[in-house]
Amino acid sequence: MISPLKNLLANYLKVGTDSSFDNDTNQQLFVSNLFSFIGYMVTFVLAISALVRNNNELAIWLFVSSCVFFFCHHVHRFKQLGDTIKISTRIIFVMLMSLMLFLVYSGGHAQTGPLWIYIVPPVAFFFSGLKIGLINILFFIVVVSLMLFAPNEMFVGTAYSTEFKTRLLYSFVTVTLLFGFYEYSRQKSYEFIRELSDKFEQQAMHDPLTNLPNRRGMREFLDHEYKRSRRSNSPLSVLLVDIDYFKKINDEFLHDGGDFVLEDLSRLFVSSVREQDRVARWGGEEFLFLLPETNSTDAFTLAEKIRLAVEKHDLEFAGRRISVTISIGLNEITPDMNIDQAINLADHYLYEAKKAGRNQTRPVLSSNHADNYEKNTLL
Ligand SMILES: Nc1nc2c(ncn2[C@@H]2O[C@H](COP(=O)(O)OP(=O)(O)OP(=O)(O)O)[C@@H](O)[C@H]2O)c(=O)[nH]1
Repeated sequence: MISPLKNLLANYLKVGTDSSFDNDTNQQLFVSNLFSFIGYMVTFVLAISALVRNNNELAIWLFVSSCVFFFCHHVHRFKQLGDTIKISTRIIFVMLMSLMLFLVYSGGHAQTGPLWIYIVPPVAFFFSGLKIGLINILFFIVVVSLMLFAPNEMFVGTAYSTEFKTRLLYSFVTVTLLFGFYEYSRQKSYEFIRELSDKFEQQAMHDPLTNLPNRRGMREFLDHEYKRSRRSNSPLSVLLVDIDYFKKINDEFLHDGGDFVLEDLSRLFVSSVREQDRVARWGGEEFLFLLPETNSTDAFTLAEKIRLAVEKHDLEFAGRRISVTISIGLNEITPDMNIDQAINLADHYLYEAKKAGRNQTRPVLSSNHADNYEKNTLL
């Protein structure tokens, strides 16, 4: 019995949320709905109670507030209105402040109305954050003080004792400071967790040795560029680059020497391509280049430039020169293949380059010799 009711309430509070929105937006929608839901329920009950006691003025205020809070809950259904979170939170806050000022003015039921003003600090901080929330609360304190202490009860419809008025303000300021401190700590913890999560996200997407995107990090670029190239009908190529006989380098110069080569070549690779191109560490000693707006002929020219640059590159580790060469498989991604097929094809060409003796690019393509051999049979 409890569970269906809980689900019903949870769904009701999710009005306006959408799986396509990010978590923060859905959370804000949920909390704004929760505030307006509690707001219209409480004010509706109090409106009935005021009506029963023949306090018609208070009943009207509470009933209007209830309707406004109800509107704020359902405004999210009308997405055409734009930023409904901003609309609802602002209306909720203005309505709440007005209702509180009316309660201070009228005294509510048996002069207990001002006791509700303690709702203002948490709501103000929650909706507007620490700085703006504090400014709003200070404004509220100034208005309430003027109302309470104006000569001859000019701005209130009831007579409060001086003790009540001063204690009300003291306690309100104390509650504001406590909530302000709580909000400050909450914000700091939130920022800390956010930074930590960004750091972990960055680490999960990058290879710690070379600082290049890893497979996971590259996946996002691949998907993005693949979709873009299909939309704009522009060429997109990949190069799969593998260091030749890397095991021998590791054996001869130990793991540190191998790592040094990986780091050094990563820098060379990144400096050899345009800004829009991406280089990722695809595996142990394997790198994937993603080249937007590049057809296979241009990709071949670039691959050869990089291959020759590596061949000529002066690498020195522990006072000894390390000779390095690379083999490259290249492939232009055409609309008839998906990303995985395209990379598999580049891998196949890389294997061919290795088989043909290493330190070369496959397939051999140039402006007057653009052959796509074997491609169709491999897909
Ligand atoms: N130093 C170092 N070595 C790595 C790293 N990742 C993979 N390796 C090594 O790279 C070597 C790759 O060896 P193989 O797959 O046999 O390839 P290869 O020796 O380059 O031979 P070919 O690719 O056929 O030219 C293995 O010894 C791995 O241990 C790394 O991060 N650092």
